[in-house]
Amino acid sequence: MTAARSTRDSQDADDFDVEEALALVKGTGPRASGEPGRAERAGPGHRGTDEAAAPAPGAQGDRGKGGHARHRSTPWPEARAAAGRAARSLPRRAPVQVPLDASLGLVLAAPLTALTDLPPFDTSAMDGWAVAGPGPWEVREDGVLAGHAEPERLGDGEAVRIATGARVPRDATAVLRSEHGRLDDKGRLHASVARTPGSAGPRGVLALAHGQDIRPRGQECRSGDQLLPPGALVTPAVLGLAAAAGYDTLAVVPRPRAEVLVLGDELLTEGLPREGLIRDALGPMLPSWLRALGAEVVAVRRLGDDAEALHRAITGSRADLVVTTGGTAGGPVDHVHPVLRRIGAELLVDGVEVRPGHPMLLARTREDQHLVGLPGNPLAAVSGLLTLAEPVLRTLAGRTAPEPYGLPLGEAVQGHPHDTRLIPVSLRGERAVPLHYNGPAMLRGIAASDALAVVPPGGARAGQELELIDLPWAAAGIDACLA
Ligand SMILES: Nc1nc2c(c(=O)[nH]1)N[C@H]1C(S)=C(S)[C@@H](COP(=O)(O)OP(=O)(O)OC[C@H]3O[C@@H](n4cnc5c(N)ncnc54)[C@H](O)[C@@H]3O)O[C@H]1N2
Ligand code: MOO
Repeated sequence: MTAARSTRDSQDADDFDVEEALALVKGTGPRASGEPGRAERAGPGHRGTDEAAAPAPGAQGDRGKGGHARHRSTPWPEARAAAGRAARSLPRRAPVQVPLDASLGLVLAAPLTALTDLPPFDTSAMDGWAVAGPGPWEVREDGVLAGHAEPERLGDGEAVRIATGARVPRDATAVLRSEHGRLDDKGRLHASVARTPGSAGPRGVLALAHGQDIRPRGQECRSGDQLLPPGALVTPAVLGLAAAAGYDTLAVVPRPRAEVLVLGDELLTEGLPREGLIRDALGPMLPSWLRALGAEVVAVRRLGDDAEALHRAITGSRADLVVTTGGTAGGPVDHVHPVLRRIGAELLVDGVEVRPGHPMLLARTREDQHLVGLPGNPLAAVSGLLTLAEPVLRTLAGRTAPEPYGLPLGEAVQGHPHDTRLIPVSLRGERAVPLHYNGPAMLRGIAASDALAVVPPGGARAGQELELIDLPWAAAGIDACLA
């Protein structure tokens, strides 16, 4: 093993705390060994929730000695489901009418119903001549271009020059493509075709079918037809269809509003780390990622470690989803739990059985507002973003969950004894290749990755198929974050 390799391994091993490392050696998790779990270390007093709020299993709290509510972490798949459920139970925001160019990425709140027939009139599919009856035809002097008003009707045996997309004159029976027409010395038009395609040799007579190369009015839809159901995602193709069908604005589900509160006195917004201070990695990362998840980011505030400022920011926020970073564990300046208790918030998920990111939480702060508490370690924050914030935002935005998919692992991955692991992977061919530098405080792995692989408790073998969570830019390019 090279020195470089052993450094890397020790950095990856940063993902495991002492207790987990012991559990790996002994083959027992904290629960099996009866050791206190993280819940107890994180401090007492996690607020229980009532039945109607449908908290995730585990968030409810176990009554310990002395009646203190102690929470259990929620298994990872259930935490995701609970986050989606929490958002579904909210009153729906009223649909908004948005100009076409502002509705990309939103979801239709009403069916897209054709406001016109498409095509709206009989249209020439080719450049050539509109003809009436069998040939040869007398060619009229005038011609018909796209965008012109209704042309004069054709008499039997007449032809007129026509462009692709132009209205076909009444009583025309077909369109003859320009490459299939030949004018004789009297100026009459004949339908003919080269015997050998592409050759200038002898030509044969072409039989022109009735209606050939005419797109009849209403071929694609009739006015009033449903083109797309409510809930359809507005893609570039949908924008094109909506415009063709006569729309200037669309009724869409409004973008959920998110506000980011960055906590921590140790954070610098510029320059090099110094004197125990480090750069804030989450302030620059989260807004664009939240936008890629469908949110409108209304504010990013840096609050330091100030419980009063956090209280004011949460209670004063108009956002549908408040996202805090840091301050979720039980340290002396970890203010998220105490402030949530103070405002009477309902903890729906309080800790998740996932590494990194296990101190993440989801709370209902008001009837119409949720809060996702992301752990401060940057990769742990990504884990919380994709586990809790993504389902909340997706559901508020009216989007459906992406179809789960997986790929075989390129190499074996060590598992956590009882928690799910999310690890950055690069997709190469048909394999998900685990990346190093995947410790909770590291972004080096995920910055080079295409997806996160979901590693079940106990780990995964090389070749084993694992569920993947795509990163928005891997599927759609960096523009997915610029919307
Ligand atoms: N006694 C225990 N301590 C900790 C536990 C535990 O269970 N018991 N869990 C550890 C785990 S795991 C995580 S994750 C963190 C979560 O801590 P917090 O959410 O309270 O976050 P902080 O303490 O504020 O910060 C943790 C770490 O991350 C750095 N950080 C914070 N914000 C940012 C930012 N915006 N950009 C870059 N880095 C940031 C911060 O400086 C710390 O190094 O708790 C463990 N402790
Ligand atoms: O294990 Mo923590 O959640 O650093 O990520």
